[in-house]
Amino acid sequence: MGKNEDLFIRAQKTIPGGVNSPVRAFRQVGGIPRFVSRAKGPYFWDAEDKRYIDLIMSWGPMIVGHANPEVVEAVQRAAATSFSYGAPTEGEIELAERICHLMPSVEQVRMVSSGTEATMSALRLARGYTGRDLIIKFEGCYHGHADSLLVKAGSGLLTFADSTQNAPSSGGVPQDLVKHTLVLPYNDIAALEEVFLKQGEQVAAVIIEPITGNMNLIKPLPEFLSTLRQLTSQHGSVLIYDEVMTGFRVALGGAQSLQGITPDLTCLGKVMGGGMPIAAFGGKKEIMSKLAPLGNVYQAGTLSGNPVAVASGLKTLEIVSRPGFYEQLTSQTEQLMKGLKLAADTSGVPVSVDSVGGMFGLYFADQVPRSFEEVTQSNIEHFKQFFHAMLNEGIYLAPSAYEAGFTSITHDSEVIEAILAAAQTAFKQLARDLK
Ligand SMILES: Cc1ncc(COP(=O)(O)O)c(C=O)c1O
Ligand SMILES: N[C@H](C=O)CCC(=O)O
Repeated sequence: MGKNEDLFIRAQKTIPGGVNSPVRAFRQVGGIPRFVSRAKGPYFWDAEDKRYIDLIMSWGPMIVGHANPEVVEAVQRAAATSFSYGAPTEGEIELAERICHLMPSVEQVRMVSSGTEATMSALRLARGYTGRDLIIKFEGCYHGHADSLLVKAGSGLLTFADSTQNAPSSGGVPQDLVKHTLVLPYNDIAALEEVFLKQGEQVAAVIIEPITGNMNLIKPLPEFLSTLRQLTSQHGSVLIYDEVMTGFRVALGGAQSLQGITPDLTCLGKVMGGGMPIAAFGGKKEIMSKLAPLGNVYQAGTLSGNPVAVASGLKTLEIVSRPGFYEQLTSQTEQLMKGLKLAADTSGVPVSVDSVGGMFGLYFADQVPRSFEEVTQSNIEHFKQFFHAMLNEGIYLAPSAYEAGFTSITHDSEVIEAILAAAQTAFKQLARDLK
């Protein structure tokens, strides 16, 4: 038995399922999760000292590479002056100013400690602002694990959920609460129009992953987004862009800067903390001023605006703001996707690919999917075999066919060549097994 397996057995005694977040448990792909001992740049090493090229990068945050020396230095400097004060700091003003500068739709921003807190608080704020209860989310989108949002949700839930229409995707979520959450298919303009026609005046908010990553990468149709913006404005509903994943990852200004859409509220996380537990929600001042202590919508946190996390976020945002960062990241990711497609085609395995900035989709399907329904038609068995063949070759993909992949600026040509060499072997093996 290897050290990873030893640790997995030991972990399961004191941690439910042996993991602190379900998707890490390899439930869709089977096998033994890798226990990480250290990481640097695009690589991590497991408990058996095997090196992997990391293609999830902590599910997005590590865009400047693991243990980036500049970020490590900033964090060490902040940590030396204590980890937390529970009182305001100048650093959090600097981070707020930087976010507002990079995302002009964000006029004011409140910091929290996780993406879940950001979306949960944004929803409460939208409900408090509009005085309405109803929210709309889209099938397969994941916005963290707040009760009202765990309906037909993506990510780890898709590795084990029984997602029947409008039933909560998680146990423990009251039906009474779920009745306030309407779920619509992603990219379905007619369904959106119909709901707004019938119930538009009751909708407090629509929350959307503006490019999804939690049912694999799916891009919205431009007409879908423009209809969404137009209907929410017309009916006085708050449009919430959940950019926890896409913010500072697909572009410096997030998905909204690529799409030309101005949301009312935006949720951020992941890259904005460079791997530390910090997130945020922000938007129109008129809405944000309903938050306590100014308004009557309560929201708080002992560790909110944590100074060590703020230092990590500030340095990460400084690095990604340097000229050429996103051009290089985008081009490296495109090079990777072209190579993967070529390797699959050469072996005769049906695969399609997509990417935006440092986020990518690899689908075991002929065509790039545009909805939850389409993505669930991809070949999960092929994905599983490919996942394990790649793992064997030292390439760590997300352990689920329904998750996007992530690169960093340290995934340079040499690293990409190594991934592609492994992929050629893995696709050939898969093609042989399929015969
Ligand atoms: C789009 C999106 N929103 C919200 C969340 C929740 O963030 P967290 O895991 O930090 O609570 C995630 C990731 O988990 C996410 O991808
Ligand atoms: N898809 C999730 C986040 O983006 C995966 C992270 C997790 O739930 O552990």
